Amino acid sequence: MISIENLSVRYRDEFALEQVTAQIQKGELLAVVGPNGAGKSTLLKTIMDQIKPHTGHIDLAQSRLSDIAYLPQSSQIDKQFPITVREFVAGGAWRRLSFWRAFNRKENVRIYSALETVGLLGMEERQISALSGGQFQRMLFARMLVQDADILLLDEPFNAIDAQTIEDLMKVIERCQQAGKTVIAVIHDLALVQRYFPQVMLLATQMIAKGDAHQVLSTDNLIRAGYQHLAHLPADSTLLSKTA
Ligand SMILES: Nc1ncnc2c1ncn2[C@@H]1O[C@H](COP(=O)(O)OP(=O)(O)OP(=O)(O)O)[C@@H](O)[C@H]1O
Repeated sequence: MISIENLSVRYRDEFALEQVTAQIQKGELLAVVGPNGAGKSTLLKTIMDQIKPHTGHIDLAQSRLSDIAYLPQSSQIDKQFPITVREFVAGGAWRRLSFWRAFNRKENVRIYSALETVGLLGMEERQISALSGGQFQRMLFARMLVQDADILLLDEPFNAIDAQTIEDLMKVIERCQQAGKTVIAVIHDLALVQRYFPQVMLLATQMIAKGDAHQVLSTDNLIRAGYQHLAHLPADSTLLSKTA
């Protein structure tokens, strides 16, 4: 379980998160949603201990930081770096390796199996700069699979990605959850959240709501979170698909 207690995070004098409290159960498939600047990425970075809280804390229970895999926004990765798909995906194994324990057969099997799962088998010797947006995202997922962590943090994994890739990668996420992993994903597209995510955390610097998707994503909650364009709609969450 991840226990977030009264968490506040600030950059200089501006709060990005304010007094957020939430419990995330082991094995949860959770979408983190909220308008621009709501503190979603900050929450993931704080869970990963990249950012220190101003007040409050996050308790990972039995898990350690090494049990967390983080899939950053793809815009944060240098796509021109001269490295092949196989080399990039192999990077997911680094925690298990050392100078003395180099790659063995088992790690190679893991890499090729991950490439197969995301549909990139046959592309392993390609430079990452030659991949399409969808292929690049598949490669990020393959590296995350190789890491084989218990907690997966995904920051906008489906931004500017085609529908087929989203569907394929959602299957990968669902399989991870069925294997007992905890999945926490920042997602902008509320229709996508409604379709795939049973649990939702709605943030607007403060916690607006967390729980079952259909309850959290009520028009009322969304307006409270600052989705102003919903203000003229009746309180009917089926209208959500129009917000994407
Ligand atoms: N490194 C930083 N220095 C200063 N302010 C920051 C920094 N990172 C984020 N912020 C600010 O903190 C607030 C929350 O940012 P964050 O990136 O966590 O929001 P978000 O919900 O992920 O936004 P988006 O949906 O636009 O990606 C924003 O006002 C942002 O401008």
